[in-house]
Amino acid sequence: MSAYHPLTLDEAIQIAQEIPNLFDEQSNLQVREIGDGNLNLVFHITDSNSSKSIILKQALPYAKVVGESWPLSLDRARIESEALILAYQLCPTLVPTVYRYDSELAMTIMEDLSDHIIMRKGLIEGNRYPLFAEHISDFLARTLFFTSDLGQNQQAKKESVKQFINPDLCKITEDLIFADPYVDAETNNFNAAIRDAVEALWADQPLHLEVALLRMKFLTSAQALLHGDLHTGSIFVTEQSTKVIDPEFAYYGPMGFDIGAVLANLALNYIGQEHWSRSEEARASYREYLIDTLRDTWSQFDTKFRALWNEHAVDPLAKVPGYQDLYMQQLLQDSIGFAGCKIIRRTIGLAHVADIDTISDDRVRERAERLALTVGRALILQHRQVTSFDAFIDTLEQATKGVQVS
Ligand SMILES: Nc1ncnc2c1ncn2[C@@H]1O[C@H](COP(=O)(O)OP(=O)(O)O)[C@@H](O)[C@H]1O
Ligand SMILES: CSC[C@H]1O[C@H](OP(=O)(O)O)[C@H](O)[C@@H]1O
Repeated sequence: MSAYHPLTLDEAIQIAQEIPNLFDEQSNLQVREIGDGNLNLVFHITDSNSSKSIILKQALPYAKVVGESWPLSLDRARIESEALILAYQLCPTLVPTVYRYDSELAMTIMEDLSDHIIMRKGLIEGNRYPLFAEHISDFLARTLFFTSDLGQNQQAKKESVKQFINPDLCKITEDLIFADPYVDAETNNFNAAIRDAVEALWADQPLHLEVALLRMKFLTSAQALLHGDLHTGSIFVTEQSTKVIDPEFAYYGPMGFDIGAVLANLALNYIGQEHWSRSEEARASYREYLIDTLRDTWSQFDTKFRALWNEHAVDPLAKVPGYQDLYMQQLLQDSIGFAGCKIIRRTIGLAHVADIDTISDDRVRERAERLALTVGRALILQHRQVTSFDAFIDTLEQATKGVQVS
């Protein structure tokens, strides 16, 4: 097919048909555009004569959620496909298989995961995923360890840093997470009923100092190859399986940014449970499940990352006594700080989360939004003093009970 242009439905079918050894000659292909994210086109192509199906994801040269006034590099499609392929080498069961990448059309063809559900939707429906903490801690520990200077040759790593330079997508994060929510920016988008709380954040100098330090880390720390946008809308789940998708924000950054994204999005669902249509008992039980998942995610990550370090570290100073403990403590503090930033951006910034936005009762939604700001602020303010993951859980639980947390 010719030079880059957004594909039509018919063209998507034609491309699928031409992939060798996938659909046979008798196939009867059907296509739907199912993209519900902020940036790309996603075509779901199925053969009604067999059970075969694929996903074709194509980058647009601008941010879909805003329009052509926000141009974006098509190179992000290469970054996404290469990050998926690398993650597949490290954790083959935890990402979709990539069948093909086409640089001209900025398009990746991959395994269809429609037998899974996007985790954010699953959590909003009140489902439980008993293996999620085990799976996501595997994903985090293996991708972060083996792409860091601890787990790969330091000169090879520098080549890899070059491969994943991702300025446009990093700028989205730098602006939407680490700058705009703290000033009266045009991109902000918040409920008018919480303006007083938002204005208090705009004036909160001690908070701005902590955000500046976290932003500096995001800008300068090439610690490991990150997914870069690891929220529950980028994770497919079933009770038995977890698959991470959509690493187009991948770049070499601070590990805590990915861990913090997972923690923040579980916490946002916890906060969204302010609205609950079933019994109080059922709500308490679901929140307990989320707390267990949060605890297990951190503690299993900590255990697995240390085990990889003990067995596979290539850094000549990795075995220096005390280094690992200090490294893990710094990682915990970063994860908690970044989680706080992510909770605030999903409340004040351009892109929200359905866990809170879909609460239909205005007063309950306002309460949840205020709670999110309280939790996010408290996590950011305390992150450099944290010595145990209990601080994260205590902040979330106490703030929900209405106890002062900062
Ligand atoms: N491999 C896949 N299998 C099935 N559905 C997918 C797959 N990848 C994406 N999707 C669907 O497309 C939606 C948007 O995909 P995503 O990669 O998050 O796009 P964006 O980068 O625009 O956010 C997902 O929420 C999901 O519904
Ligand atoms: C202008 S992009 C806003 C927001 O959207 C991205 O998420 P997704 O690709 O999953 O839709 C990312 O979180 C960006 O910060």
